[in-house]
Amino acid sequence: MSYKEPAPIPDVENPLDSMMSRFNAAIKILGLPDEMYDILKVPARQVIVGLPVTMDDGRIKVFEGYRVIHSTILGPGKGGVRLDPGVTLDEVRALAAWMTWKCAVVDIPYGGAKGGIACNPREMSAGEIERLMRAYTLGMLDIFGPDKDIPAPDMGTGPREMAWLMDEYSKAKGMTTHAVVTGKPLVLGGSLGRTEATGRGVTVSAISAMEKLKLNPYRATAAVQGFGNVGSNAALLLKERGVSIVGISDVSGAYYNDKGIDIEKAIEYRNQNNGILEGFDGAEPIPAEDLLFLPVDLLVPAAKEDVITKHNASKIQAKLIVEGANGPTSATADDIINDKGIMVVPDILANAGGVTVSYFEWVQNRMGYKWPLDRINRRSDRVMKDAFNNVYATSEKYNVNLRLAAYILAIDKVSSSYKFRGGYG
Ligand SMILES: NC(=O)C1=CN([C@@H]2O[C@H](COP(=O)(O)OP(=O)(O)OC[C@H]3O[C@@H](n4cnc5c(N)ncnc54)[C@H](OP(=O)(O)O)[C@@H]3O)[C@@H](O)[C@H]2O)C=CC1
Ligand SMILES: O=C(O)CCC(=O)C(=O)O
Repeated sequence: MSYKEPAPIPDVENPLDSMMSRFNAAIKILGLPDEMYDILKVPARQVIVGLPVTMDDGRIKVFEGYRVIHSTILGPGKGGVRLDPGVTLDEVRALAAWMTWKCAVVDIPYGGAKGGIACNPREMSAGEIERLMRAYTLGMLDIFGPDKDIPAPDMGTGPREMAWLMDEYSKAKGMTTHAVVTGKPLVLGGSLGRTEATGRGVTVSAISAMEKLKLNPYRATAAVQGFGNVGSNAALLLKERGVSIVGISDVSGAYYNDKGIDIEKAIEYRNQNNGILEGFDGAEPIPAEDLLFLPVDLLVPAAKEDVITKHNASKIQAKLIVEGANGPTSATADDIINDKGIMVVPDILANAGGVTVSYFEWVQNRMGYKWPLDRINRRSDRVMKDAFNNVYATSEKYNVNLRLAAYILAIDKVSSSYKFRGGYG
């Protein structure tokens, strides 16, 4: 048996590099053989489709769409579809691998996948987005399927886009197929609780970590970066658990109020203001990046990748970071954060509440049955709490931080499944 040395951490901030360097470190601690490293490193499938879409002015614009299935060893591919100008194949590859590790951490029977289309949904009409989503679905017709690969919402997508995806897939297959996608509107077989699920899981993770740090939520303050699905729901639910949210932000900037922000009011304002916080008068505008450096107990990055880097990590004052976004901390910042003694609940644990309730949605679709909200919340809270405790116990066993512990737990599970299944070509 020979072992891989962890790759040196590159100087550039790139989600794929960040994912790979943590993966390498965990592989080394587990002492896995080279062939396992090689299997888990390379995605099982990577698909790129060209998507010609008629825009409202009659022009045809061609978009590029991606779907990467990192692994199906534990079950069908699972992961969101992102609409964002910054989408690249490398980003989707990293996000797909994170889904594999995430599903393993919360112990649900899925592999990992992710999709994305490089576009700016803010500059597109609803009709243009609909045509794009339908074209993407047709492009991925042979990839998607309730037993093959099940998409869901991510940045820039929500129930509306999932409904179009389900409709296009169902028409093409000649039968209504609810279980091909999760995060759908309720009337189309969506699950109660899915919209808030990721923010709820972030909250369960934050409260669990606060218990370990002996931080009383009723005396704690927090800043939340990103005020979309994950950030706004996390802010709301943390506030319900007693935490004072003093800072929030979105692409329009950051907003601070040391007395605590009225999150319901901020959500209402955003909903009536074209989805953004610009002009919100319940807090003072502050420079966007300063949100990360506020003197708070808890920081929740819930926007995008690589916002905490070696260039700014030393300025963070929070005692606890709970990663709502995927990959918000680049690997180059890990050591700085560790040295500062900040506890980090990593993305593949902290934001797994979304895929957990997606799993419940898929189960309900397959049963042809609906569960009440209290059952969904109770079960997802238990999944998140158990996952936190397992990761925490692994960190103690190996004497590593929670991020590395989550990778160790996940990679151990995926690699032992490979060993049992065997049968390589
Ligand atoms: N939705 C889900 O269930 C899950 C999402 N995630 C991850 O959570 C993160 C957020 O996803 P989600 O909430 O769904 O996406 P949304 O599109 O709903 O929201 C993204 C939010 O981030 C804001 N934002 C974007 N760039 C910046 C920036 N530079 N600074 C501050 N805010 C910014 C956006 O602002 P604006 O609206 O003004 O553009 C918006 O408020 C992503 O990393 C995603 O992968 C993880 C697990 C599940
Ligand atoms: O709900 C899902 O299936 C996946 C959500 C997602 O993309 C994520 O957890 O990053």
